[in-house]
Amino acid sequence: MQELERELLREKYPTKDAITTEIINLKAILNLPKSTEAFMSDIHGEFPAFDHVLRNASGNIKLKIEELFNGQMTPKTQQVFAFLVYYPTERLAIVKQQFSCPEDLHQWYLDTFDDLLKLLKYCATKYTRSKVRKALAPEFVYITEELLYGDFHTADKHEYYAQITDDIIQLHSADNFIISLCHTIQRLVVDHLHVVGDIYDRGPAPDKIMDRLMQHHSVDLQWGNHDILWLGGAAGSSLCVANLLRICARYDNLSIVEDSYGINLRHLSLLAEKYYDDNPGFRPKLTQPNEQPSEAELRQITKIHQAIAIIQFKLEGPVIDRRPEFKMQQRKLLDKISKDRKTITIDGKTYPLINGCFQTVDPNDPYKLLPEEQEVIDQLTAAFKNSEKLHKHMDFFMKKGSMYLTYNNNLLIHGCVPVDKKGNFEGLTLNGKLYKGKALFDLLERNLRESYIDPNQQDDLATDLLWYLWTGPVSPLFGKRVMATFERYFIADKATHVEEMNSYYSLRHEPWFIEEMLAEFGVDPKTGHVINGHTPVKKGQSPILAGGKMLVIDGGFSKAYQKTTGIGGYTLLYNSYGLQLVTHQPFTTREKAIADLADIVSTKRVVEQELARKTVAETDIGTELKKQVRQLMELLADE
Ligand SMILES: O=P(O)(O)OC[C@H]1O[C@](O)(COP(=O)(O)O)[C@@H](O)[C@@H]1O
Ligand SMILES: [Mn+2]
Repeated sequence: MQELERELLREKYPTKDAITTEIINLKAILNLPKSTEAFMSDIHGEFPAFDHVLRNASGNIKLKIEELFNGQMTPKTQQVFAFLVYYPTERLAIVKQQFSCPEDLHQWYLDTFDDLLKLLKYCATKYTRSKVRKALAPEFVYITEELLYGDFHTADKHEYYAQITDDIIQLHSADNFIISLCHTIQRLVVDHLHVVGDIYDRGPAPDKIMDRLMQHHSVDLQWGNHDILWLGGAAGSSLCVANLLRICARYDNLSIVEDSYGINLRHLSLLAEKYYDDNPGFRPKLTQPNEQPSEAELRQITKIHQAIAIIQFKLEGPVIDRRPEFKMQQRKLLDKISKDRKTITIDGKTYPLINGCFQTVDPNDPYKLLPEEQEVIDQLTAAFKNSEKLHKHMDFFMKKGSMYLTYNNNLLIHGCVPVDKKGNFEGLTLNGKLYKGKALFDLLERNLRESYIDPNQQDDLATDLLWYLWTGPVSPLFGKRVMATFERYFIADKATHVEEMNSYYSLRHEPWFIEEMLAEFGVDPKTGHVINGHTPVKKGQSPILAGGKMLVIDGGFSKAYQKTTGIGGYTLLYNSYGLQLVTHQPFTTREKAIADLADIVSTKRVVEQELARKTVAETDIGTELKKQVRQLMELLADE
C-alpha cells in the first residue's frame, strides 16, 4: 500500500475499533449473494416498453410475489398487486375509486402496507441495511425502517406500530408511502443495468429513455452505431447530423429533433419544399399504434427525407476522398449516375434508377452542395452542437458509456470484433499503424472522446472517424462491409441491397472463437461470456450461441423489427444463481398494459446455472472489497 493511501485510510479509520468494525462489515458484505444485473440492448426509442421492463424488473417482481404469496394470494390477486408495484400512481387512482366507504379504504391501506413491507423485506435480504436505506425515499426512511425491522410480536410494540400506520393514513401520506415503497422494490430487484447499445433511432422517444437512465441508480452503457450518430451530431459531425435526420424522417420521428431537442428544421423544410415532390421511395415508415399523420404532413416529411438524403450522399464524397485509409472509395455513387439521371453503373453493371430525386446534383460536380444546402447543413450542425438538452444527454452518454465493457467476467459489446474468414482480427491502418482487436476499440474510443470535447473541429480525423464508426467496413459497431443505403433507395435489383456481414457473425457460433475474443479483452476464456446486441435474433434462431458463451440480446424492442423477431425483446439477467434469458412479448401502450394488467413477460430460459450460489466475493466489487480488507489488515498490524 502506498504511503498516501495509508494516510487516507488512517484518517478515515482513526482507531483500532474503527478498523475492526470496517473489516467485519466488509467481510459480511463479501458473503452476501451476488446482486442481480440486467442487460438490455437495441431499445431504439421505444420508451414505454423499456420503462415497463424496468418497472417489472424483467419479470422478477412477479416472481418474488409468487415465491412469497403463493397459497396466500390467488394468481389474480398477485397480478393486481404486481401492477400496483409497477405503476403505483396509476393503480392507486383506479383502486381508490372502488371504495365508497372510508373504513374499507383504510383497511385496504393497512393490508397493502403489510404486503408491500413483506415484499420489500424479501427483496432486501441480499443487501446491507445501509444499502436498503439509500434506496428509500428520504422522507420515509425512519418509518420504513421501523416497520421493516421491528419486532411485531410483543404487545407493546404492536401498539406502537399500529400507531405509525394509522398516522400515515390520517396524515394523508398513505399514497406517497405506497409509491415510495413500490419504487424502492423496483430499485432493489435489479441492482445494476447494462444497456448494450442503440438507444436511439427508429422509435419515437430516445430522449425519454435518456432522462429515465439519468435517474437510474446504477447503469452503464455501451455505444451502438445509432447512438454514435447522435454523439457525432453533438460533436460537430455534419455527416452524422445528415444521417440521423434522414433516419428520423424515414421513421416519422422529426419531432424528436424539433420538440425534444429544440432544433429548428424550418430551413431544411423550405429547401425540401423548393426542390422536391412526393416520392413513393421516401414516404415515412409508420410503426407506432396511434400514429396517423395527415396527408399534408406525410408529403412534407417525404420531401425533407429526400432533401437530407441527397445532402448526406453529397457530404460523403469529400470525406471518402480525404480519408483513403477508410477504404470506402466504392461507396461514392453519385458520380456513377448517367447524365440523364436514369441509370447508374456500378462495377461495370448498369441499373435503372427508381424513385430518383437528383435534381440538385450537378453531373459535372456531383458532390458539390448547392449554397442553400450548405447553409442548411451548417445551420443544422451548429444547432446540434448548441442544443442544451442534447448535450445533457450526450454528456451522460460519455460519462457512463464506452466502446466495450468487461464486467463480472463478461464482455459487453454492441456490434462485433471485426475479423477475417479465419477469425484473425481485422484492423484499420492510420498513419502507418495497424489497429485491430482491443486496440481498434481503444483507438476509436480515444478519438470519439477527443472529437466530443472539441466540436468546433469538423474536418479532422477524429470527427471523420465518428462517421466511420457508423458505416466503415471495419467498424466494430457496424459489422458489415457496406451500408447499402443508396442502393436500397434507388435500385430495384435486391442483389445490390445485400450488406455482407463480417465473418464474426458466423464465427461467433464457435466456442474457440469466443474464447480467443474473451482472452483479447482480458476476460477468462473458460468462464466468461460475450453479451452482444445489434443483430435482431430472427424467428427460429437462438439467442444463445457457442455453447452458451455468446448471448445475443437484440430481441426487437424496436417495433420496426418485431415482425422479424416475432417477440418484443429480451432481457438477460445475471443473479447469484446464474444467467437467465427473459423473453418479452410486444408492448402495446402503457394505458393498455395498466388497464389489462398485461405483463409482457412470456418465458424465462436458464442459460447457465451456478453450482453454488455466487456471492459478492466472486464479483468485481468483491475483488475491490477484498483489497480494502487487506489494506485494513495491514493498518491493524501497524497498530
Ligand atoms: O431498417 P432500415 O431503416 O431500412 O435500416 C437499415 C439500415 O440499418 C442498418 O441495419 C444499421 O442499423 P442497425 O444497427 O439497427 O442494424 C444498416 O445496416 C441498414 O442499411
Ligand atoms: Mn446496431
